[in-house]
Amino acid sequence: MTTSTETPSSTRRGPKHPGQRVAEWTDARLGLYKLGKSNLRKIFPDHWSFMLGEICLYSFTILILTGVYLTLFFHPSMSETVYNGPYAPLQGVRMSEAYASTMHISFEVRGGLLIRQIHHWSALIFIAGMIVHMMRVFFTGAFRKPRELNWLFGWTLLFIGMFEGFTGYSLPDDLLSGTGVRFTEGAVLSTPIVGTYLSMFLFGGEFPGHNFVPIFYSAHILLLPGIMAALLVAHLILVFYHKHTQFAGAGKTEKNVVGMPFFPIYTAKAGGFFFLVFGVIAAIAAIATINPIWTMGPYRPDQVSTGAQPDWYMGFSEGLIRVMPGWEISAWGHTLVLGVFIPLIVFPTVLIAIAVWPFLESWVTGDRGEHHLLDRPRNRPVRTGFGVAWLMLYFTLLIGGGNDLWATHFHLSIETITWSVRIGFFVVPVLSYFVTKRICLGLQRRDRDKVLHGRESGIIKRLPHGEFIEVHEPLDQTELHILTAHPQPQPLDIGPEVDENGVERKVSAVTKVRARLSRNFYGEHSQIPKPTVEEYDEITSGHGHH
Ligand code: HEM
Ligand code: HEM
Repeated sequence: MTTSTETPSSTRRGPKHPGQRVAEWTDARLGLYKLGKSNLRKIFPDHWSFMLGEICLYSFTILILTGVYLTLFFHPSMSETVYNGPYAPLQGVRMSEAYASTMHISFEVRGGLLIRQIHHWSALIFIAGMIVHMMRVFFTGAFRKPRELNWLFGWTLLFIGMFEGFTGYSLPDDLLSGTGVRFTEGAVLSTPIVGTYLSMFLFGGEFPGHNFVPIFYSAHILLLPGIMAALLVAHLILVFYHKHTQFAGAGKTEKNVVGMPFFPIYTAKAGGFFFLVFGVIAAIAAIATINPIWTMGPYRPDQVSTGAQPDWYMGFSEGLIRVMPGWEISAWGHTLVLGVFIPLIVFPTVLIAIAVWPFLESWVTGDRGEHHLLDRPRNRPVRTGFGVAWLMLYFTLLIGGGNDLWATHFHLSIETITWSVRIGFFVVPVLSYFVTKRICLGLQRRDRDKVLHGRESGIIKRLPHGEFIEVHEPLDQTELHILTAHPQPQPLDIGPEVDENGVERKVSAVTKVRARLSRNFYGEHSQIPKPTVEEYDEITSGHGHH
């Protein structure tokens, strides 16, 4: 038997503060101190574009907060009722309970209309935030190893987010949302073989049936946000685990992170930014009407509202359908509606192209290394060109999705717009790609010039013999580093086509394509050589330097 001679710490140092006792009690059960100690001082680099992910996070939080409030008053039911609320023009009109309850939220619930509008505006900003955040990650190459999986998590969040928005704006069962749901039913029906079954599962029988609002409701408030929340947590854990990327600069390497500690500086900034985002969205929602369902009226399958537009993120798929010729093939007693089915395939394909880009890029370039320093978009012209082409395609199709509004606002015929978008679908991305690539190369040349000759100061001097020159100011060391820090990898080399005996080497077609793509990515037409140390020394040591 042993006896302890240790005195409890409370008797040694006097009684413990109640706060300390609570902290110790909690820590003994949750182990938070150790977790906090190892993570709270984590360093976060600073750049304005790193706030885009935060905008997504905060708008998602606002969506959950306002969404919960809406569930308290929204009735996800398609049972018929007669409206007798305060909005006089609709009194006595038959409508679903879903529509009536959204009218109730808008006109009778205290703060209801504001919360509805905050919910809807946050949804628009949330998805816009995700696209801009995704493009920042894309253009700077932040998706490269080890962040490819996190890129996929993010991409899935965007994909699900679009459908979360779609199920949301379908809930009020007004004429506009009904028109959108009808459109979706048509798209689902065009799927060969399983289309009819899919439509029956989705709508619980014939369209519109009595069930789609409850089905969409479960998806909207439970299933999709649940999956999104899980993905989001995984996304943020991975951001923490990998540590954040940073732009090249003084003292920044592939092996360190230069910035501010997570606690207290980053948390204080992030907390303030949350309220800023909430404030801006609340201000927009308070002054700008969104989705005024009372002007649309309840959904009736025999009516369509004029100027029907989906929310902006779905305008892209709407554009595809609107400009697609109405092709149909009939075979063995079945009709394949290509006019709808092709857009249904193109929509995810275009999105998938961006999802798989990290894998495609590392395969083409043979780059298997880890990257924590970001690229400047100009130094990767092919990637930047592709990203711009993708965005321009998106915008072109958005114009197609709003062809009726463009026609009425700019006094154009629908035919003109449809044909412009059809041609634009093929031409605009290609043109944007080449223009962007040229701009990037131009910027690379300018960087090279700045390193070798300094910055143009705008000061003109006249030399004794009469010549006018502009004084160039040399760059400081940090600027020189930023302009020259990027590696310039060489394209893949597949070796000579014939071996030393003159016999043709067997090179697979795939390897040839890969080498060609790699030349396109890193070849002489895609990067302007950085100034070498010798070039720099020669110019700055005397002659040639103004
Ligand atoms: C990423 C998340 C979300 C997005 C993008 C989103 C989007 C939308 C949109 C666009 C509407 C139509 C609003 C309108 O009437 O003008 C809506 C309605 C609704 N949302 Fe969400 N939502 C999200 C999350 C949630 C969550 C988490 C809940 C509940 C916990 C929720 C509950 C509701 C309800 C009850 C409605 C119907 C009421 C109404 O239309 O006013 N939402 N949602
Ligand atoms: C619900 C939506 C999303 C939220 C809340 C979110 C949040 C964040 C946050 C807070 C960061 C760190 C700060 C920053 O770099 O901005 C981040 C980083 C990142 N996100 Fe997202 N994100 C979302 C969607 C996406 C999407 C759509 C993609 C791409 C398809 C993506 C890919 C990434 C990647 C690769 C990083 C690491 C970047 C780096 O370390 O530089 N995220 N995300």
